[in-house]
Amino acid sequence: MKLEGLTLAAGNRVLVRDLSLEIRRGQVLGLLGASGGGKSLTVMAMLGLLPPGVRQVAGRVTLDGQEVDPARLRGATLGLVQQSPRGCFNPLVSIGRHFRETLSCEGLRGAEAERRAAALLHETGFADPRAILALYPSQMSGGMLQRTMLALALARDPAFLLADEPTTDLDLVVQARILDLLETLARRRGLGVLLVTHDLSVLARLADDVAVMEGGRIVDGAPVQDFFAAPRHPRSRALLAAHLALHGEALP
Ligand SMILES: Nc1ncnc2c1ncn2[C@@H]1O[C@H](COP(=O)(O)OP(=O)(O)OP(=O)(O)O)[C@@H](O)[C@H]1O
Repeated sequence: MKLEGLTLAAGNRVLVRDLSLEIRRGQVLGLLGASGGGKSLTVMAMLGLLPPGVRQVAGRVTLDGQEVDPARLRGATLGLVQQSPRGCFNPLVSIGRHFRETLSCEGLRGAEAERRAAALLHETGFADPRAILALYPSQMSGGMLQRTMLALALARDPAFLLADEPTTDLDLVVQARILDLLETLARRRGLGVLLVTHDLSVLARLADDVAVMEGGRIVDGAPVQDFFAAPRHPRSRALLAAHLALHGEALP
């Protein structure tokens, strides 16, 4: 699927300018950039979920060459995993009910919905998925909630996944587990993934291609090996230098 010529504005301030990118089935595109660069708004525009005050001035989403209404892709073609999972669940509602609501969009109800929910939770690493369905979000850790959000994102069997900083706010061990899971699921299901991150280690680990955003534009794009071996844009070089200064670790 492609996002073509996206321009977003709030008042007379342009937040995202003429942005195009392509997510290919079976490939992970890493979208890298500093805070406030417009990454999350780009993700939300792909789902037709812009926040109040932000308007789409230009741009379209196409799937296999046909223009599509982003709101119609949501869930069915395009799953979403966001950062800070705790804020993404309704605290008053059990995990089972979260699944029931999502699966009802597919016409699944009752025992059939429960079987499907349990299978999805099993796929995202829960040994006893039926026990998870009875829990409320407050009874679960951040890592458990993130794996549950991944299971919900996959509930309608989408071909593409938008993962917006999926490991932010999680401790390092849990981060590594979520990334392993994302990699396994993307491979197994042949998903096309847009992985938004400001973390170069995450990119090095999962991305096939990298796009770098700055000030609402894409300023660099390259296969991941080329990006790390010879970053072309000054912003890419600065991000790489900052990462090496902070972590001192060799990237591929
Ligand atoms: N509802 C809104 N109204 C006005 N401006 C907004 C709104 N939401 C976001 N912005 C502005 O749009 C810009 C891009 O925000 P966005 O959240 O997409 O950045 P980001 O790259 O995802 O950053 P982060 O990594 O911090 O999530 C920021 O300058 C932000 O202040």
